[in-house]
Amino acid sequence: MSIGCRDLRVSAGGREVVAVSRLDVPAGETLAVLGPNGSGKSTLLRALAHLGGAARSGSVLLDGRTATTTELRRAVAAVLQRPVLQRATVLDNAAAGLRLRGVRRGEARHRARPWLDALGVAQLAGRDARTLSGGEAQRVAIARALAVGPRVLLLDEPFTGLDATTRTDLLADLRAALDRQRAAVLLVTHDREEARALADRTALLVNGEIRQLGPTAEVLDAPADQECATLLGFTTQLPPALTGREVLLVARPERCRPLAGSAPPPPDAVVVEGVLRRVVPLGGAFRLDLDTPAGSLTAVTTAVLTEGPGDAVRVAVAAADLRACR
Ligand SMILES: Nc1ncnc2c1ncn2[C@@H]1O[C@H](COP(=O)(O)OP(=O)(O)OP(=O)(O)O)[C@@H](O)[C@H]1O
Repeated sequence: MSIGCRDLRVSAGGREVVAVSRLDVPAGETLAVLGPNGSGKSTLLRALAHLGGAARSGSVLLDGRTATTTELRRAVAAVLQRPVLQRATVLDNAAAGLRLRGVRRGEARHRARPWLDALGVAQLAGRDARTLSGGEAQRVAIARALAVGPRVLLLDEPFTGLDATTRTDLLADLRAALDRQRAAVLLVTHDREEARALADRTALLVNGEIRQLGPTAEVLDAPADQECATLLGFTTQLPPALTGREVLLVARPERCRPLAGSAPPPPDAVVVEGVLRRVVPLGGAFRLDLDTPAGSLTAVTTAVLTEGPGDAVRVAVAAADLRACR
């Protein structure tokens, strides 16, 4: 089953925080919604599930038809930030979604158990759920959502607060679990690597609007505008005044090379001159902050510079590492 929306607008605190004219996630696809803090990701996800009390207009679609709240309750399972587990065993919590849908207790437990296994927490089945660590609770909440065999799965930052190893393991477990279902999945995240690992397509949400949408690898590598560039880590930004080009050029700071002395730049590189403001050691690399006539510029290099703060520095960025933005 697909989920989508048309002209979905949500207001909170007296202003519009989400305005999405059109979004469609087909069955079997995972769409990541990537955006900075406060861009409206959680609000969009809740609005798609008709959750929460915010003022909402427009329509949510299931299989292309406007869906009622009752239809959404039946089709959609959501894992929200900081999931709440009941005062019960882990197995009963994993079975809770099925119980809500009218499945008998024994049957619900029977169907939930393989999902605890798939999420790597089967050994905790008999534990009181309130004694779990954050990462364990997160896994149980995901198992609870997957156990109902949802046709639409909404995940709101399911990896927040997990240590790096747990996060990597859970990403792999979730990827494998999603591959077993044909659900339409919407994953809210502010982490590019999560999007890369899980999502077929990625939407960039800035100020409540979808600025860019496409296959994940393409979107992550080709920001459409300056805010998308910042969100995607293209934080070295060269305005036309600095390069003489007609458009804003952006690059990842680690792709910018300081040029030693009078060394010639690579043939197709764009070269920018500036005054070194500071050098920050970053464990094996250095972050260089430069002042240029068109504002500040950041580069990251592993080279040890002979120049210091106040010195003139030239930075070269190869054409292949530059992206043109609106
Ligand atoms: N009940 C509310 N009252 C007032 N403002 C609200 C309310 N709910 C959300 N907002 C505002 O709406 C905007 C979007 O919030 P939302 O939680 O959707 O952002 P987000 O992209 O999920 O952020 P984060 O990455 O920090 O979780 C924020 O500016 C937030 O302060």
